[in-house]
Amino acid sequence: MLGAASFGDWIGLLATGLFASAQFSNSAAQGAAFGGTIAVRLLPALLLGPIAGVFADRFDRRYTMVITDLIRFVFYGSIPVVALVGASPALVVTWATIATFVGETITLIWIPAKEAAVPNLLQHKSQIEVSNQLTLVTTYGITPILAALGLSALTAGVQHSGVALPDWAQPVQLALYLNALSRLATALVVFFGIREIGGKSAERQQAAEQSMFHQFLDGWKYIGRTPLVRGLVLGIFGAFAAGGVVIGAARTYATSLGAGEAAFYLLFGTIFLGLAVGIGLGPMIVKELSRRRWFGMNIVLASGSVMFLGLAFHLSMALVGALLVGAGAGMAFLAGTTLLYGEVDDAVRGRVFAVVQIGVRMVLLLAITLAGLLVGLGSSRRLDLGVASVDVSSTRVLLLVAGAVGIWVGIGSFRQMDDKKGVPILADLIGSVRGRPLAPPEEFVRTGVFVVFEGGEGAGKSTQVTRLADKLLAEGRDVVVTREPGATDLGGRIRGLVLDHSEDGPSPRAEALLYAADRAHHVATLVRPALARGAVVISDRYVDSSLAYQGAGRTLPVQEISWLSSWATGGLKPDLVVLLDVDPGVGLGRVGARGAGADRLESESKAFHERVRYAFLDLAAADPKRYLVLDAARPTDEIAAAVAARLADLVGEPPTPAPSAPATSGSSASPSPEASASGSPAAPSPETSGPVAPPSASGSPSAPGSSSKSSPSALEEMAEVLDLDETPKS
Ligand SMILES: Nc1ncnc2c1ncn2[C@@H]1O[C@H](COP(=O)(O)OP(=O)(O)OP(=O)(O)O)[C@@H](O)[C@H]1O
Ligand SMILES: Cc1cn([C@H]2C[C@H](O)[C@@H](COP(=O)(O)O)O2)c(=O)[nH]c1=O
Repeated sequence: MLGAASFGDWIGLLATGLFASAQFSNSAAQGAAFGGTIAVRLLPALLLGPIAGVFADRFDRRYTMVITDLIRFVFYGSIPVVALVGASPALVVTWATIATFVGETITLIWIPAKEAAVPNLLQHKSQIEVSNQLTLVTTYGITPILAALGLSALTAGVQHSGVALPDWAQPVQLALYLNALSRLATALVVFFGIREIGGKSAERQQAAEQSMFHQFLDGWKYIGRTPLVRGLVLGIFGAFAAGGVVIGAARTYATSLGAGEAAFYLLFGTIFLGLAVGIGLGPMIVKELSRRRWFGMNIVLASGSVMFLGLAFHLSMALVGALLVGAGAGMAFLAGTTLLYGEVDDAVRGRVFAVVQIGVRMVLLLAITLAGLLVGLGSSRRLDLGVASVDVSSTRVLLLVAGAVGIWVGIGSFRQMDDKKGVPILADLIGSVRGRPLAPPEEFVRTGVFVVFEGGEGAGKSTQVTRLADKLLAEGRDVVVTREPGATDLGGRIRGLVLDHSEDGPSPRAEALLYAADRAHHVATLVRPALARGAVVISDRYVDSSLAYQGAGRTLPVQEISWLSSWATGGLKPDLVVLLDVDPGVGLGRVGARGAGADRLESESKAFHERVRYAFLDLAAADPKRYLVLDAARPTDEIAAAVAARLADLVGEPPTPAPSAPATSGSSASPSPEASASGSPAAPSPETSGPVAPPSASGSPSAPGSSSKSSPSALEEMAEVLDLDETPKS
């Protein structure tokens, strides 16, 4: 029904302009009459706009809609009738102008009442977007096109048929009757068919006891003090301003492309096409992407496309730009109104929507007018730079500046409303398009430092983990040494499943899931609690191992492994990753020298380990600030010194006075849960007995669950005495 009414509105808008211009024979007067009636249709927004929303919040919305529609029916219907009773052209146009003005003023009360009522008809918030899509596509996409086509087909049909119709049955007159009748139909449907939107909540009842002026002020205060609503309102205006600038500059811009008059209509139509495509298909494409993020992204898209238009030198490029401007603006409007529907209380919804609807009209009008004026000030100027001279057209400069301002607004609203802070934007967008949105990082107070050692087999990770832990412990810090897989009791069992040669190994996807399961449990039960209490957590392997081994090694899609790990860890990232880069031949040679046999992964091909190595290096290159890449062929002491130097900044000054040895913590002994390379289960769970040490730096594996070591290092001693509750705190 709303679609039909919207069709009536659009056809009425065009017909009123045509009807007024048809009253004159002189082309200048025709143009003025056409433009004047259209402007009058937009003008009431300026006058009544500010208080229109108060009606929607103050009075019964059903009656408000019915009464305003009946008034519109009478006024719109009177326009063709006045001409039929033989009034002079001047009087007909004057009456058409007055009737249009009254009708549009009344529309400003009808729209917020309708907008505020719709969410109350929907059972779930998830239906809001679909309902908005339908409304926007029909209002701004389908019905204006149908109206224009319908009217021109009717006119052309009558002309070609040669039938002489009576005055009252002329196509424009018929269109005006249709406009009026569509309002009558809406009034009847709302009155008899949508009774649910009638009545008032207790909150609205209470608010209505204030004066209208007070209620009006309250609406503005609500927008001002609610950052999300403020950001949304400004963002929506920004998107429409970008569209308005393009429309205002389109005529001269089309000429600058040397594409003639037709290019103007083409560009104009393409913006509306983009609008319809964006609103219709956008949500399907981005799926579960956060609507708050999508809103800001779309403003940037629309504005960036305006800038692109400023640089386009061929009509085909300009059409792509125009399509994207429309799509960005449409999607921003959809996301913005959907968020507003969901976030704004019923009691103030009418006023907020009045500000949006009316503001959008005013911004559009202003942007179109200003852009038209500015481009009129100068066309193409030749700028002499001394060494060379360039052509600078004011239209293009305007588009570039407007686009840049729009991008600034878009980034501002993105930052203000971002509900997934810390989640990389592009990865989030790609993940959402593929149907796997990234989760926002789990929030927790993190006072500790998280250091991870990564690298291929035998790179010397365990050796360096031990060295670093010894150093930090000697400084009296709270240190937790851990590893993946197998740091927890559950992890120990998973380690057996993924590395044990004696069993049928898991398939690549199952392997990826097992490592992710180990990681999820490890992070939740050991890493996060330690970081929360301020410990330095040193892990032998973490997420990068999955990206390198399961991603590059097993050739599973790296994005998917990344998403899986991000989900498993709740987005927890290390502060520093030390990558010990080693030639696989050298590393595997060192492992072989330990004489413990190769586990399932160590037994993989040379090519597999080469892929793993380069994947690690790629990851480091992509985020150099968080990585320290060291040549693992260097002597152990040199590597340890480089790690310590890099760590100094991260961990800060050691606590004073430094306890002389870890044993001074006086914690109960807990056997090292050394897991053998064959993947035997790790011994005691760190959830109950403290952190787990990685394999002995000496490289001599101990029996599963055994606490004894052939050559105990400081780390092994530490593992025996560390207790989560009693370690020295930094
Ligand atoms: N910089 C180095 N130069 C030469 N040998 C080293 C160096 N660092 C460690 N090693 C030796 O290489 C072997 C493997 O070291 P380590 O266990 O620390 O490596 P890793 O990366 O933890 O191995 P894994 O991949 O099995 O976890 C050990 O015997 C160790 O003594
Ligand atoms: C965390 C993690 C590890 N791996 C592989 C890498 C190694 O081959 C073993 C772990 O053995 P280590 O002696 O303890 O280094 O597991 C993996 O493939 N994916 C991962 O996420």
